[in-house]
Amino acid sequence: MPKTNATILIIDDDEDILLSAKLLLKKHYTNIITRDTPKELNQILSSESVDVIILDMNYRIGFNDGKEGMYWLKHILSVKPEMVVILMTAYGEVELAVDSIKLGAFDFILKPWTNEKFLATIQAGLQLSKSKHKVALLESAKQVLEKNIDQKFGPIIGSSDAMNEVMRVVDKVSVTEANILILGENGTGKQHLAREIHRRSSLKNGPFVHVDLGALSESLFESELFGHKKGAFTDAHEDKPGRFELAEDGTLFLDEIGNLPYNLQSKLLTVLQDRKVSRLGEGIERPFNARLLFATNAPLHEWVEEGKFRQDLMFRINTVEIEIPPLRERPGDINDFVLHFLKIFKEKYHKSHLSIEQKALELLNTHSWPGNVREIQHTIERGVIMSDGQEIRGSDFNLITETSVSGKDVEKFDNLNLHDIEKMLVEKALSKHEGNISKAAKELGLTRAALYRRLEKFNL
Ligand SMILES: Nc1ncnc2c1ncn2[C@@H]1O[C@H](COP(=O)(O)OP(=O)(O)OP(=O)(O)O)[C@@H](O)[C@H]1O
Repeated sequence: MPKTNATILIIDDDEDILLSAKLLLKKHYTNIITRDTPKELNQILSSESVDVIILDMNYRIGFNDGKEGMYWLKHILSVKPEMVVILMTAYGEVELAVDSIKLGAFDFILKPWTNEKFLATIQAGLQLSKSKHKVALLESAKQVLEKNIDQKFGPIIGSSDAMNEVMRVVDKVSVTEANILILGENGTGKQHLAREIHRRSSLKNGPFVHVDLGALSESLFESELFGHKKGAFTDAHEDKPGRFELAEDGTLFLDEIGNLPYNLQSKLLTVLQDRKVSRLGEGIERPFNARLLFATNAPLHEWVEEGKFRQDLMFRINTVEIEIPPLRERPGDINDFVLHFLKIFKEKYHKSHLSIEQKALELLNTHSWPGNVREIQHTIERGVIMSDGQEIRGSDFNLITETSVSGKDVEKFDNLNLHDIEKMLVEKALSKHEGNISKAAKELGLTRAALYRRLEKFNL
């Protein structure tokens, strides 16, 4: 049988015990270290990657009160709290051994031992050690990933009166536990603001879990939000926690809440009231502790009046409501965004020398930005990529402007409303890209999911 890759440290003042333990263990594990005193522990722990420590309780001749073992156990766990320590005790010291488990030892082995029991205890300890190691790795990988995502959503840009008012409310509510509903058109920065609220909250060190309800098919809503038990439905091959559980001690951001089907709205209401979730196919109710933020670009208040969205759920989710105005209503922010994204993309594409031609800057400042901040972001990225001189010109941005649409279309602007203009732009982008959804969505400054929703809305 191949040996298991593991380092086991045995400390006992009895040479015979050290020898027989080593002879037994070296048949099964790759690295066995023995010492007759715990005094070198610090040095070993800083130079070796030890998986399990087997520690005797007594070292001084004539002493068998186990105090030394307890002292060293506490010491090891203070230096390495995740260390798996197994204590060796003689008959009559069982009470002491039980106390050591209360202090954090993994288990104890009675001397003299039977080989089978000895190996089984070490194997179990090793398994725990490996799981702890894996959890620690996953935890640090998670922190790196979260930091990366967070960097993508940097500071909040915008100093217009409208944005200052939004931030005044954010200042007040971030530290509370209140449910917040963020309203605003596509690309106005709802998710960006939700992340900022999380960053300013007392749960900032916990996870930020984003669920885009607009991108979930109806059959997946429940299992994504609440989790499922293995076998709950055909594709449920294993137990899976839902997003509510994953957001424990953090923030759960339910984006596009308007897309939640009516029958699930009452289920969500119950979950929010009871602060407990049950996985699909499982009877157990699990309490959760997460701050809830919601967002939508839908006219949710109208939907409540029309009976499409439950009023009682609305009351639950909008303890505080924040509306981010579209960019055309805060033109003072356009320049800030242009400079912000220009800096980011100049760095990304290694074009530090680039600036924007005055005429092009005017064009950006007069554009109506139907795709809001996301549209500016994509437009500046495109401009930086396309420019090949020192200055980005207007044509590098390839903006869909009122002058770039046909004369017939322009006439329509006089008497058509926003709904129709939006529909026309979606049609135009689709025909320009011959029905390619990804390209059309990018051009419009929308996500694919947001474009699909519009296709449905406009019956295209
Ligand atoms: N105030 C802001 N400061 C800096 N960047 C912003 C701001 N608002 C939005 N952005 C950026 O614009 C892009 C779109 O923002 P976000 O995804 O938050 O919009 P959204 O309203 O949630 O969009 P959708 O409704 O399509 O889901 C993101 O890259 C975001 O970082």
